[in-house]
Amino acid sequence: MIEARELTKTYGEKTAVDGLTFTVRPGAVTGFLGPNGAGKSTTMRMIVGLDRPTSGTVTVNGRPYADHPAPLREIGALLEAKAIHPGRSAFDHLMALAHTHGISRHRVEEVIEMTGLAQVARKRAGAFSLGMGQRLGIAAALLGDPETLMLDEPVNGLDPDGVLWIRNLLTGLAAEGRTVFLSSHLMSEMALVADHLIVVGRGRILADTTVEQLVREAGGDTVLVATADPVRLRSLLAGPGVEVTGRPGSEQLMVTGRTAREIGFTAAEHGIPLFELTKHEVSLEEAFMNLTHDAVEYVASAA
Ligand SMILES: Nc1ncnc2c1ncn2[C@@H]1O[C@H](COP(=O)(O)OP(=O)(O)OP(=O)(O)O)[C@@H](O)[C@H]1O
Repeated sequence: MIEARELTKTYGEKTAVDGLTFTVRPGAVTGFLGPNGAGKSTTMRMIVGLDRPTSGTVTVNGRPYADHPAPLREIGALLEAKAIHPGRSAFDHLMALAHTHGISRHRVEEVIEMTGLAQVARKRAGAFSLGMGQRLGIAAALLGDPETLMLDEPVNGLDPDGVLWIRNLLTGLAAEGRTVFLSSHLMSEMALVADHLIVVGRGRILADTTVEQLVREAGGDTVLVATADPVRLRSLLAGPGVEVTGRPGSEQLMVTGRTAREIGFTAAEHGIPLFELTKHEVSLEEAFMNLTHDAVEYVASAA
């Protein structure tokens, strides 16, 4: 569990993180989304004590990171690509980390197996591909068998196999009851793995919600109807929670609060011909762009 309360970080004039309050709960994958420069990495660094908050607090499993006697057993983090001695093997790197935390060789072998590194564990880490390097970073994060796992942009630069592997690993860890928190600026990737989303822009929370809710709020449950009798269909569909819009004289109606199926049945029951009945899909990327539009730091201007 990660709990941030009014978490704030300023660098001189720049407010990178601006009063964030959120809770990342166990048993789920929580996505941390936002455009470039939104403050995701800064927030993650404060969670693991690499940066000190200007004000506010953040705790991991109930205590500030630095107050845990064995932090690696509480939270495993993959932040920017780890500095690994290029001449050292993956096995030696993990063993060195394990030694400093009283973790057994058996656990090192276990995480090597879990992350699919068994074939290359004795090779020089300097010769690792980006994907192998990511796997090694994740192996290090898992070493202490932590209850909470935090990954900054874990799928960056990975091939489809690697992306699928991370997705399955993370959903599996959440299903075991662990807290999984991961950042990305890719909404579509996040939608496949995250149960819950925290969206930030310019250091502030823009949404703390589920994927379904985000899409619904962006207009994802609208149905477009074209009919020979819009006036009658409109009055038949009316009811609590239903909104029907359409220009006067137009055959087209936009309906929220009724499914395409319900609209089709209602029209058929009353003998009203329909020319079109389409669920209006709002892509997650679109929902994300709508939400973060005003919070994008650097907007490309037309040349
Ligand atoms: N050490 C620093 N000194 C000054 N400004 C910083 C520092 N670290 C971050 N910032 C600024 O704080 C803001 C938030 O940066 P941060 O890296 O946390 O964003 P992010 O959401 O992780 O972005 P990205 O998706 O690009 O990684 C940015 O405007 C950045 O330039």
